[in-house]
Amino acid sequence: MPPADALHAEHLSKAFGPVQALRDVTLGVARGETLALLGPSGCGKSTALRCVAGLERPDAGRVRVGGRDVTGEAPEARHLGLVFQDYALFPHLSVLDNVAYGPRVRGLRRAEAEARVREALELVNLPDLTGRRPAQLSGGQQQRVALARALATHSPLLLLDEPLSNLDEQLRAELRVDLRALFHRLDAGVLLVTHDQREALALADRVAVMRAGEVVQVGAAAEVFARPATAWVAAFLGWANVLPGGPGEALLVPEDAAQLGVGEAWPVTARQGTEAGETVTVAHALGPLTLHLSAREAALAGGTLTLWVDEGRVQRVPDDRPASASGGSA
Ligand SMILES: Nc1ncnc2c1ncn2[C@@H]1O[C@H](COP(=O)(O)OP(=O)(O)OP(=O)(O)O)[C@@H](O)[C@H]1O
Repeated sequence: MPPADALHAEHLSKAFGPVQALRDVTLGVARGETLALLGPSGCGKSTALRCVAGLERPDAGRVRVGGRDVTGEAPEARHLGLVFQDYALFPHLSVLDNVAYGPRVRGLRRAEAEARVREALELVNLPDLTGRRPAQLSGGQQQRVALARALATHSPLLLLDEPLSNLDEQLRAELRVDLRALFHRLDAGVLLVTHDQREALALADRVAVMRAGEVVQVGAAAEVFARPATAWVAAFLGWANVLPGGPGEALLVPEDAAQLGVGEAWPVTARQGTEAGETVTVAHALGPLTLHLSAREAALAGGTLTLWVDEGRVQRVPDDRPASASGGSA
């Protein structure tokens, strides 16, 4: 694990009445690193972020930012850069004054604050709109202003809660690329909350997968996606082939472990057209295999499909899914 000098949150727990929103959550973010908290709705991502921000008081645990223990401090005293879903820009202030807000509150003189504003707006590629009000900006531009405002704080830690969720798909795709490049230029650590697997993979160096208030897997983003620790994590990350193994176990079959046109002919049990070709299900000895085929590959599938699975690449993991999702094998 890299040195956690932007954020070190230890053993955070938080209950809302009977709901245990966080259970013993420990997270570290190094400077210059982006960590995505990824999980389904209600798993506790926002509560974890809000505990770090000071907007929620944890029942147990400690939060250190830039090496400083801020557990007992009010949100403003933590000096964090925050970006929420709705951007929360001040509608009556210009872009310049919105972005200058943090530095001004911290007592910087106007000239110094404005220098930070220019630097932050350049980082988000919006140097020329300082005189506008938020209502005179597009959604994507407002999002960039919200980011600039967070960057202008020069905080060691930026917190982003679903920052792209209010934007349309094309803009999301564009901003993902920009944000990734921006995060790489920063000296700060970034903690990002998302329920979108693609966004986590595109933006984060490391990913922490949460389920029902707990972190169930944490690691380098590509590694977590390639080697999910359990059947539930694999299914959540979008693995198409999480097959029943022995009792309490599941088999994870990477799609590219199946080689078409060699090996045995297996019965095709279902097929459905997609934009790129077809999704085909095959009754393989390992279990029902789902494969996403190009139009050319799909032409090979008739009543049967000939394929060989490299079993050396099949992963055996604990099956921690609810019984209904695992065909009763959990
Ligand atoms: N202020 C609150 N009062 C009562 N329950 C709450 C409160 N905030 C969160 N919860 C509950 O705590 C659990 C975790 O919620 P949280 O918002 O952290 O999840 P999340 O993973 O961020 O979800 P989403 O992706 O839908 O935003 C949920 O069951 C939620 O209903």
